[in-house]
Amino acid sequence: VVGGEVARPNSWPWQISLQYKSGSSFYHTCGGTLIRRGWVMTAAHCVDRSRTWRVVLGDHNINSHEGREQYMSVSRVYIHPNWNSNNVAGGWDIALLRLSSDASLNNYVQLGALPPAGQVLPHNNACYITGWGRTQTGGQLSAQLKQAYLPVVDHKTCSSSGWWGSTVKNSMVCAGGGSDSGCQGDSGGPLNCSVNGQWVVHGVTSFVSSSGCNAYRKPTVFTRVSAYISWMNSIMG
Ligand SMILES: CC(C)C[C@H](NC(=O)C(F)(F)F)C(=O)N[C@@H](C)C(=O)Nc1ccc(C(F)(F)F)cc1
Repeated sequence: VVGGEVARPNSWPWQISLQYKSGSSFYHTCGGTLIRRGWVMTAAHCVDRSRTWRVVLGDHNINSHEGREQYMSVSRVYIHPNWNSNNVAGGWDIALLRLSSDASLNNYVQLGALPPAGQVLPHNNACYITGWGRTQTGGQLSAQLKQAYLPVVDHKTCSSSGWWGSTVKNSMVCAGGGSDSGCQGDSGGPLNCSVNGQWVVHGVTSFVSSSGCNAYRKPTVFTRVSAYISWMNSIMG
């Protein structure tokens, strides 16, 4: 996350860290959202490579053990069948991870709420991106979970010339476009939007401009969760 601020610890209790094993250590690579006690929603581009994964719940500082974390292994990865790793502009950047055991819900670990199928938020709807991604273009990951206020940019604006043009599809949500943005390492994490006073996860962080995370008129682009409710239900049962 470029800009924004460090989140109050565990104030986004559905945010997870997706980590891969290398040698004897695990490394943060993406975010994700706990949507059922045994299921995590993330981006397909995060799990393109088959690795040994773990999901960390209840985390704040990914470099220190604070005692609230739950470490879960992943028993199966479901990547959307239409995802094409050579074409992020095509959309379909969504995947589900089946955890090998159910999470324990508490003050630090909660389920993220999903939107009703088809719901599209209006221009300027209040949303926050959260994640441990780079804090500047080409910078380092954040040790502590960050948040940034990214209001929705409607499709009409986001897909216009000077903005993303036809790269952005209707199955995506744009948010931000100013000096705050997502950045590498935030992928797969939630876009948390305020709807009727409740936080609802409307986006899965998908891409930013290759010329810079907070490039002018290139809002952060998210997979629109409300376009994939039936697919997710078909997988999770
Ligand atoms: C691995 C990538 C597919 C996704 C990667 N995602 C992110 O960094 C994040 F965190 F914002 F989700 C990204 O945007 N990386 C930048 C550096 C990038 O490559 N952006 C990008 C590439 C191609 C296009 C397109 F679709 F226009 F070809 C658009 C953006």
